[in-house]
Amino acid sequence: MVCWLPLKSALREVRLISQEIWSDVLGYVRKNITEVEYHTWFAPVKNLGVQDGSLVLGVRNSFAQEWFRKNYLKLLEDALRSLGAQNPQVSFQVLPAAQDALLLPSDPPPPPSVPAPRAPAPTFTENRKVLNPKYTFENFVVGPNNNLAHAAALAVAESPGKAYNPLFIYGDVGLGKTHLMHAVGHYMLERFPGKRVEYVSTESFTNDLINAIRDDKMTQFRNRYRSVDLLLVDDIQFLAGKERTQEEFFHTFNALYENHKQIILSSDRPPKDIQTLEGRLRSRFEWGLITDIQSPEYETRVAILKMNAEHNRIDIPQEVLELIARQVTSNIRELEGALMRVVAFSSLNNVPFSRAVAAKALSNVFAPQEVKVEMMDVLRQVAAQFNMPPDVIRGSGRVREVVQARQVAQYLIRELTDHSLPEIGQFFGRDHSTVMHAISKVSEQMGKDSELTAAVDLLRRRMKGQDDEDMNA
Ligand SMILES: Nc1ncnc2c1ncn2[C@@H]1O[C@H](COP(=O)(O)OP(=O)(O)OP(=O)(O)O)[C@@H](O)[C@H]1O
Repeated sequence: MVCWLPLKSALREVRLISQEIWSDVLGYVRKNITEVEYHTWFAPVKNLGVQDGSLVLGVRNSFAQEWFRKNYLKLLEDALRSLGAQNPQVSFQVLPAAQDALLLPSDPPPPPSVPAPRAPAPTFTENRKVLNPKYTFENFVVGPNNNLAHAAALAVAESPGKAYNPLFIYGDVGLGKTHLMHAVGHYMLERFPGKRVEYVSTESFTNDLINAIRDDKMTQFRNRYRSVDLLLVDDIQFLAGKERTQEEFFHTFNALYENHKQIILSSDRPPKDIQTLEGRLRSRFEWGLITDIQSPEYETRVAILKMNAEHNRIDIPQEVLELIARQVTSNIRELEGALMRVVAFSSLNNVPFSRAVAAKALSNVFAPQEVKVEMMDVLRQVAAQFNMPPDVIRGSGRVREVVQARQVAQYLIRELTDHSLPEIGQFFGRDHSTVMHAISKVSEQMGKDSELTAAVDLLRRRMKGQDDEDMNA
């Protein structure tokens, strides 16, 4: 995954937009222009992040800058709108020459009517996938849904070829099977850098085999797969119905197994449910340990979100993570996508994180949820609006601006939550008569001070998630 790196700066916040969001923007653009246009103009563009609610794109020169402004601004805004930005803004910056050079595509795009020359078919070495650096044991949150699979993976990592061979991990999509397999690979390579680890999807294994047969390179193919210390094969259910691949995999399996080399397989179902799998392979898959991963329960989902946010240095309140975890229940990949969506939404609309903002960001994708406003939500929003830390508002400071922010917070909490005056007082370390005074003070000032009235209205709408027009105020 991803890079949202909020760079510290009190007022002018810069966030690098995640690669996934940028890919979504490009996907939208690509559907709406010709391939030639896309390669000419968009392939070299660099996503520089979000600044003050505006997506900043790096372009090659001032001509390109002008061209983008004239021809593609609206398209980019539409793309951002389709991702949830309420009032999308895009700006263009000319990149310094060195950066520009890195971005230029090496070849001009072919004209549309002339088919591009056929690239040579990839060999099996090119097909090989490397381990994802994020997929380590440290980055894996253990919960009741995956603790057996995790323990088995750890045991295998510590005693490869001895503990359980093969280790067969199954479960629905996006639940961490690949992550665990890679974690074993990382662990092994850290301890024994000389060992050979091969991660391959069943599809790549099949393609490698086809290419090897076609190019008469079966010896290399066999050497490659039979000389590894750890073989990780993803989505083994795709062996179903592929007789030649099953045959070859059977021999690969035997060669490794006999040499006490570790094999880990992942699948969306247990071996017994993989149709048209040869009996001899099925029984081999059952020789070791079969373990499953289930959907994570609420606490594990929150923990995964928290870890993700920390990993990407996103400072996001716990209650927002909790709201996301309640919305997305079954798939961790979707859970991570939802977090990125919320980050994108708040960044593009230049509004601080809150549960209302998160609910809005997710409302297009997931069933909308009633958001109950909490005291902490109000405090945070008021703090952002008045540009001071929440603790200062709750503290004992008597500076005029601080007192006003404190009174506004108490006023809005009283209006938007069910908390009693004593409860609100307690939250601020004061008694209920102070809260009563704050409420009447704000009501009175609102009649006279239009700026304050506008600020309170804006905050109220944000809290209720009715802030469409004001998100960018
Ligand atoms: N327990 C976990 N802790 C932290 N992150 C996790 C956990 N489980 C899964 N993830 C993350 O969820 C995403 C999806 O995981 P992964 O690709 O391993 O799923 P999968 O089960 O292999 O899915 P598929 O069947 O689609 O290949 C990854 O980004 C992974 O890091």
